[in-house]
Amino acid sequence: MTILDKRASLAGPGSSGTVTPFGAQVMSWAPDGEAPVLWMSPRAVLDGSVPVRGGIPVCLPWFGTGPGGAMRPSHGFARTTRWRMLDAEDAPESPGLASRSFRLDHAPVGEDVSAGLFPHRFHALLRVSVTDELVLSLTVVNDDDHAVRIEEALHTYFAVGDVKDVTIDGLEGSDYLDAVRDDGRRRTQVGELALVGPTDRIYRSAAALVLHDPRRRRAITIDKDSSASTIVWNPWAEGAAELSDLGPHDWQDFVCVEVGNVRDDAVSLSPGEEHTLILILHVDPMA
Ligand SMILES: O=P(O)(O)OC[C@H]1O[C@H](O)[C@H](O)[C@@H](O)[C@@H]1O
Repeated sequence: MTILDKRASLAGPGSSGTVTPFGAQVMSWAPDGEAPVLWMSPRAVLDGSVPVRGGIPVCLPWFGTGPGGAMRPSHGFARTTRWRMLDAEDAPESPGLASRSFRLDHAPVGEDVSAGLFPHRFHALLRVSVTDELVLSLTVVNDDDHAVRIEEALHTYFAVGDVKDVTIDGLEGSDYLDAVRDDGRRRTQVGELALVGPTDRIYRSAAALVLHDPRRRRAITIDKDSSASTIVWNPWAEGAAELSDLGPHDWQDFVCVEVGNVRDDAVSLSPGEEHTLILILHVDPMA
């Protein structure tokens, strides 16, 4: 059995997709008549043993190796944990389910922080809904008796005609950390972003973005709320060679544009406090 056997279909007025409780991960989505908007690696491992390379992984409660650089697994345990699918909220007469919600409960186990455990009690809710847009809403609630700092990201893999041809608008003037140069320096984005080599940047930006894909003749609007970080990633040929779930040419077919709150913009939650991050995707033909 693979995690695909458990996936749920979503059908809204104008678009459809699928989502699996494993990581509460959106696996596919496209407006009616459109080519897939989300990329899924042909070599993605779907047996639940490792994260799925594609769709929209949920990074939580840390990003990468976390603020101190020592946390494992990469991007937190939420994307390799099975979330509980909540009962459907749609009206019984609706033709198909247009939304699904998932819940993750976390209580600390043991005291061994060095082993990558997260010694804080919280729960998270992810609601995925489709109209002619795809809307993800990730709520994290601090159930502990002390303040908790959480990193989070919705790590969307966008299917593109050729990553070398796309441009990303909306980051102009924003500061970023460049993990490829790895020198801790803050740089400032000048003009739109075009990818010309391995790219791994954390931007401090709350702005909406537009991903222009001239080969597919479409523009994807990436709108967000309560997100102070945008991450852009593509490993290029050299980085892809180190990833067993990417074929040698697959890197050209996607770009990750991730919305969230990471590093200096991690979310601090007081006891009982909650925070909701929102992502909205919309596709238009390119003018
Ligand atoms: O291979 P993964 O753990 O899924 O991470 C894939 C990528 O995710 C993000 O974009 C990070 O900024 C990158 O540093 C990382 O390489």
